[in-house]
Amino acid sequence: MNGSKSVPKATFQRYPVYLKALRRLQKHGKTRVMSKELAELVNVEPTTIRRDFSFLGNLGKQGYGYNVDDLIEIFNRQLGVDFDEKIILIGAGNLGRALMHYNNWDYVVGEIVCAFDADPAKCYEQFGIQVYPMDELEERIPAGCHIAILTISHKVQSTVDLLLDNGITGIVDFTHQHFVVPKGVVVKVVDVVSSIQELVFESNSMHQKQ
Ligand SMILES: NC(=O)c1ccc[n+]([C@@H]2O[C@H](COP(=O)([O-])OP(=O)(O)OC[C@H]3O[C@@H](n4cnc5c(N)ncnc54)[C@H](O)[C@@H]3O)[C@@H](O)[C@H]2O)c1
Repeated sequence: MNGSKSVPKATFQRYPVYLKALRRLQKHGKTRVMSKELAELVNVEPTTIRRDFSFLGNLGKQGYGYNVDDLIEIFNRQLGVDFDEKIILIGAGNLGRALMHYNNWDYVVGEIVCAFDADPAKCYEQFGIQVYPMDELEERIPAGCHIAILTISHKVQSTVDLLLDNGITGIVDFTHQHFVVPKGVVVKVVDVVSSIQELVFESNSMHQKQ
């Protein structure tokens, strides 16, 4: 098995796509899959699939297809990518509720396992996800949880500090507010407003050139 470092970026980016399809097959009771069948599901050429899978080591005899369970395990374990992330959500307001309602990433990255909110009125089961009071975070945070989605509107820095104290090392930030994190903590900002600004700017400059 080659280390995941030697896997080309384009190949690595296709792995979640394969995994999603494989999990769907597994759910439907399928145990083996040919690259041609998988190709139709993921819209990638069978030769590309075979090459992508070659980085995972010896996966069996050609012509017999791939063992679905084995492949899923390899993706999950050996690549060091955990597609079963337990994610928590902080802030069960408008945006938080939309994300909980969507919570349909189970085949790709993981899922929101629970949420927290400072407002007791928001603390009940929403879309099948339990929302706990913020002051229960320490006791309720699931074991092995490293990722938090931040959809709160107040006290962002102190909330981030609390999350870091409880094992969070990755934050998906929707807040628009500045906060600092120590080295080693990864923050991904999602900002629809700046995306629209960039879009307007780029399309304006494109039209000016024409
Ligand atoms: N990134 C984007 O594109 C984008 C788009 C819309 C809104 N936002 C931002 O997302 C955040 C949420 O927006 P919304 O419309 O859902 O607001 P909202 O007021 O509907 O929801 C915020 C929720 O967070 C809770 N909350 C606030 N501070 C908290 C804290 N410190 N700890 C725990 N819970 C806390 C509130 O009780 C509420 O339930 C805001 O900061 C907003 O500016 C970002």
